[in-house]
Amino acid sequence: MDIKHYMNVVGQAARKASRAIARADTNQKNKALLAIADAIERDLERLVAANMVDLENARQNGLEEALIDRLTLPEKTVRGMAEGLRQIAALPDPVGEMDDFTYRPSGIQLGKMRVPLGVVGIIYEARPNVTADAAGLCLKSGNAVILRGGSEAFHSNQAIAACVHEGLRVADLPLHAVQVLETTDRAAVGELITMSEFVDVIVPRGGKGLIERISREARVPVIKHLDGNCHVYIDDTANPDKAFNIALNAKTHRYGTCNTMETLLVHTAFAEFILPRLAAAYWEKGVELRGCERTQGILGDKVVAATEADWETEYLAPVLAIKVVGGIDDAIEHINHYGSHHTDAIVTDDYGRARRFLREVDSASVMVNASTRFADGFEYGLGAEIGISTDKIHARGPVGLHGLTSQKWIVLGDGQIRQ
Ligand SMILES: NC(=O)C1=CN([C@@H]2O[C@H](COP(=O)(O)OP(=O)(O)OC[C@H]3O[C@@H](n4cnc5c(N)ncnc54)[C@H](OP(=O)(O)O)[C@@H]3O)[C@@H](O)[C@H]2O)C=CC1
Ligand SMILES: N[C@@H](CCC(=O)OP(=O)(O)O)C(=O)O
Repeated sequence: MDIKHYMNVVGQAARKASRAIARADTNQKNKALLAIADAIERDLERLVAANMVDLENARQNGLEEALIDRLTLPEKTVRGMAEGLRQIAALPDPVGEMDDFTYRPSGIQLGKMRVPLGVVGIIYEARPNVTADAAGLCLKSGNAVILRGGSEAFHSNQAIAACVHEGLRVADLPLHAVQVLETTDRAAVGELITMSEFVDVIVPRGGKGLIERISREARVPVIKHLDGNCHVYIDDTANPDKAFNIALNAKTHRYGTCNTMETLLVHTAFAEFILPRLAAAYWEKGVELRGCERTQGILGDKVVAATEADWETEYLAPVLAIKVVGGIDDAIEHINHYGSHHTDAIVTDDYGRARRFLREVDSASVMVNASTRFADGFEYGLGAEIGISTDKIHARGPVGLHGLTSQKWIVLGDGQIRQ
């Protein structure tokens, strides 16, 4: 395949489709979303079978457990995809929303109108449900999208793409509004991130290799959705049961996701009390603990000595780094230094410290007395998510319909001229 030519065709088609999808009315978009959801549920067996092919290949290629977990598309997740699409259909359409109206002294009426971004290019991990979620959110927000999922999920993604196209057809919308690339050649990524005439924004979801390439080559604006080195800080005023439940859930609910806690920070005055109970629960679940000297002193030799690299690592696996800190100042400093600006939580009953943590931790989601696992579009009521933005500009944290739009100024006059 001539990748440059192929991507040129894809880009042109996306640009053309973006105009049609931008002016589609809400009923038409919802009709497509509901038809995609129906097609996904009807084709459940076909989707699971396509996913089996990907899983078989992944196992033969020795893919890591966390990646296999993300790649797996069980019946429950397929139904979840359909449910997510129905939820997106039920959400208010942001396109065309007008607000901030005011009259200027000149007599013009000034306001803002919410509009789609245009063509969105998404490069994401081998997680097939993202294909449906991203397609649904882009569709509802009036954007055309070019989807480049992880190569290990190729068959699953193509099977989902067929359902998406069926829905677009039913609603009489252009099929090129959602294009799932039909190649796993990384040269296509190189084209996608440089074709600024066809693509308005790139959303990269991934790790270090992807970041490096994007930073080096992208000529299209980027909203980074990068790694999650997330923390929970247990303060000495924490309610013990809340601290235990949150720290356990944040690590063990799902190991491979970007909102999973990777480092636990514990106030020095609380460490001896809470760590033994927590460690027993982690070990029971097979989590390896790597700790600072103080942690080792409390928990013994079973804890591996943590190195500088551990504070920086996103394990995406049953491994947890633990550090005993002097208090909230040390905790905030550690998080802002080693974290990835994704999601961090404090467990405390001290109102003032909770407020300080919220203001001073520089992350997309900052939580008080809740698990980092909540940083998710569905959990935040967005229906689904494009991903979790670790960027500061335009959209931060789970990105839904509003994150896929911007606002333009609108001016209503009745003949005014500038004096
Ligand atoms: N913030 C967020 O919303 C999310 C963050 N992540 C983060 O992603 C990381 C793990 O995901 P993982 O699957 O390993 O991510 P990768 O970065 O390995 O892969 C993600 C996507 O990028 C592509 N890619 C990677 N490197 C390059 C390159 N040099 N050139 C072109 N394409 C490239 C992959 O393609 P190919 O298939 O060819 O490898 C894949 O489509 C974790 O750090 C996780 O936290 C993941 C999902 C969401
Ligand atoms: N949506 C996720 C979190 C974000 C996400 O997709 O990240 P990842 O699992 O790293 O691909 C969840 O908690 O289910």
